[in-house]
Amino acid sequence: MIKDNDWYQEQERLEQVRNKLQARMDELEPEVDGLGAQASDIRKRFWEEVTINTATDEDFEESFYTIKQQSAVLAERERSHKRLVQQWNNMKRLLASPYFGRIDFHEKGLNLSEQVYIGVTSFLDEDGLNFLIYDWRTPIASLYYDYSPGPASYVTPVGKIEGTMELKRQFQIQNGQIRNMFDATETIGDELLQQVLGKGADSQMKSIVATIQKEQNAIIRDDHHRMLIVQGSAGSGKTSAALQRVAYLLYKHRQTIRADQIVLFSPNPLFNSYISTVLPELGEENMQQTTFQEYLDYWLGSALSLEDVFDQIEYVLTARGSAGYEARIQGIEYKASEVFMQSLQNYGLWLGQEGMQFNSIRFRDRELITAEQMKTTFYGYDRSLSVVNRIALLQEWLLKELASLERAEREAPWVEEELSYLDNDQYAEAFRSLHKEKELLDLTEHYAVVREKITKQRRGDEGDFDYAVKEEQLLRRKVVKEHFAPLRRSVMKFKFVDVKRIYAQLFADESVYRERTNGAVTPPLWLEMCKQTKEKLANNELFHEDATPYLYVKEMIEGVRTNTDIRHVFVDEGQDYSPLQYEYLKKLFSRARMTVLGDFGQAIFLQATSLDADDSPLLRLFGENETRLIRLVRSYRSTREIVEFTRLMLTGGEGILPFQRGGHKPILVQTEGEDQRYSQIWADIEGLMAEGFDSIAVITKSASESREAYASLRVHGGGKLRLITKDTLGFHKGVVVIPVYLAKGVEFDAVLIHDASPETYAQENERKLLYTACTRAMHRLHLFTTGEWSPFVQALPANLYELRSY
Ligand SMILES: Nc1ncnc2c1ncn2[C@@H]1O[C@H](COP(=O)(O)OP(=O)(O)OP(=O)(O)O)[C@@H](O)[C@H]1O
Repeated sequence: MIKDNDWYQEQERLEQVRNKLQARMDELEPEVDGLGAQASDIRKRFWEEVTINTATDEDFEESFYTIKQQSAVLAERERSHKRLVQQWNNMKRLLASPYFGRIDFHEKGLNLSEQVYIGVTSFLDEDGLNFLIYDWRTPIASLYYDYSPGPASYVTPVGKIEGTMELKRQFQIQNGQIRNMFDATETIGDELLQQVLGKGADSQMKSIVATIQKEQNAIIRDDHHRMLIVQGSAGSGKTSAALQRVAYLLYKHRQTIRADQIVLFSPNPLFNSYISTVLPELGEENMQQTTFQEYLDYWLGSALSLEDVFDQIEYVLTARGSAGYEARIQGIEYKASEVFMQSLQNYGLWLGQEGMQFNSIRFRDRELITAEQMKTTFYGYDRSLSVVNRIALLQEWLLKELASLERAEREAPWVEEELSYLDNDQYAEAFRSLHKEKELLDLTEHYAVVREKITKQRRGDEGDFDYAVKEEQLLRRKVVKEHFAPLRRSVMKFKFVDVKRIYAQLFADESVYRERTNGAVTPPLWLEMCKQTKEKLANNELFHEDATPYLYVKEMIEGVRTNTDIRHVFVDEGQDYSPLQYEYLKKLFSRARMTVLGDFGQAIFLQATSLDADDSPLLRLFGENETRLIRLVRSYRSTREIVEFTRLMLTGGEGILPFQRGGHKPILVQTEGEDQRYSQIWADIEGLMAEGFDSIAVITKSASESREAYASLRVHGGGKLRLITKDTLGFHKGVVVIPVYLAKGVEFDAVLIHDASPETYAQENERKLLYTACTRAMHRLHLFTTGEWSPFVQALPANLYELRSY
């Protein structure tokens, strides 16, 4: 129990700090304005201050230096201005709620204890030495997250500091007033966390700096491993930890890492918008956000039409029973497997010996360089060279060949014809550029130009003995060069490699496939699978499951693209990526560290990778010594009742621990027929809204089920309903209908499962879909059926839910 006197003292200190903040802001304001004005003034008058004089080399040099100097002054002013604005903004953010924690730490060997107040950014007293507020990312602040009162230590760049924590206090401060204050005894944050978690869902994620848990702090501050893997149950704070980790890295390495050197791969564009405010809330710029799909589209999308991951999962979920379904499913699984990845690598070796496919270079309906010539040249190079190196040599050879073919082409009859088609303007242009070219080369020509100017008479080229001949030669050169330019460009872009055929020929009958891949095993429906793949390719289309392997093969031949600027890669929902995709990311971001966060319990795509199984390819990606695995088992999102209900849907889910926040048991609603279902869903939605819940989701298995539910619910009164599709870019509060795979990573106050019957969730891969859908709920969970319950629901003990029938 906190004493009145403590309240009084804390409020008093709070006021002092706020006054100092305000005073500093007032002090800074004119400086901020002044520097801003100066910078914009310099920008406006930039060209007034410099005179460009090119009369002599010296003049030119001088002008050049003036410009350089002037822009250096401008850049410095702009930098100072930016720094000040940031300081000012930081203080403004602190003003309403300067800190959220306090620890009193008695360092061993010293005879006094320090009061450490922790907030979203540091604030120093005027002397510049005394921290009135410590940034939550400072080494000393880690005490707050890692310890309860008692012996404690923290690590600084100069070593470990030991001592005793004498007090740990948490605050809720709003508009400059302490609303709540707790002294923690054991685990930190329970009371504060209770309050935070009890609130409603938001359309945007919030930062969790005030209540980071110890195991999350380990993720945030890990700075030693090349690969950090986090396997955490639904709602255990993986995404939150990832975002605070970004903020931590930006703070700790502020001299060396910029926000745009960090990239986060997220499950879908909706999720991007959901998390986009967390870092700005913490005073940091957002990292880059993308999806793997965007990468694929960027590198392959111009040549082929790619199926996206959502269309793929929609097919998996809705096309069962249709022709070719089983083969396609086997294909999806196989193409995401490590066996296939290995077979691609072996295929690369085979290609080094035989089987390369090239596109001949054609020009005006002629084959200038045939595919056969390329093949012979390619396999004529030293075979100990890698495929990539030999392709580079071939590219060089092709460019040389093109240059000599281009020379020969100048005499071709079509060139002559083309010359006669040149209109006057083109001729005049050619004439001008011809003279320009000559001017540079030819002193006499230079003289002629000057004379032409002085006498104001166009010079007579007639007097020039071979000028007409030269002119024609130059024009021919120009015309042919223009026609050859696209050929050169396409060679530079490796268009001479027929990647499509190279990829397609892998899908031959089993014995051929084995021969080309050093004996890789094939799935039972291999031939059907090959047929499907090749049919797609013939239409210049790619199944989603082929996109990464295709890109992999392409880069195996043309060389790997790398992005060395990126220093940290974050992969959220990491269970949904295949080993090949990880291999690809590792190569692409060759200098980056990786943080992968995911939950195998939510692996709803077929190309899933376990994050923490002993044989997980992820654990091997960077090797044991460079890898750390952290498991999170406590679920913070949902009430205890919801976690107890959902965890038993998973095999082995008993290990998931609920945070002690009580609520209602999930409700199972069984209705007579469809009409009854929709009126009941709508009645429940209205009831929930009346209780004050304003973020409610009706979750379906697929997009087609979403469309159906949306249409029916609108008939039953749901005018304010929104249908979320893969093209929806942002979230708003309200009632939405959404397929589960788009609800990944996000949360709602209340979730209504549209159809929890065995028709929808019965297969093993549907177990995780139902689990993922139900775990989106923070406070309330209702499930509906018009008949039986899904076996995953039936298997749950009856005391975990409430049953209603209509
Ligand atoms: N330490 C914490 N303090 C306050 N809230 C927390 C904390 N950890 C997690 N939460 C809250 O729990 C919810 C779930 O967190 P988050 O989305 O990060 O979990 P997740 O593991 O990524 O979930 P999922 O895998 O289900 O998408 C969020 O509302 C988040 O704010």
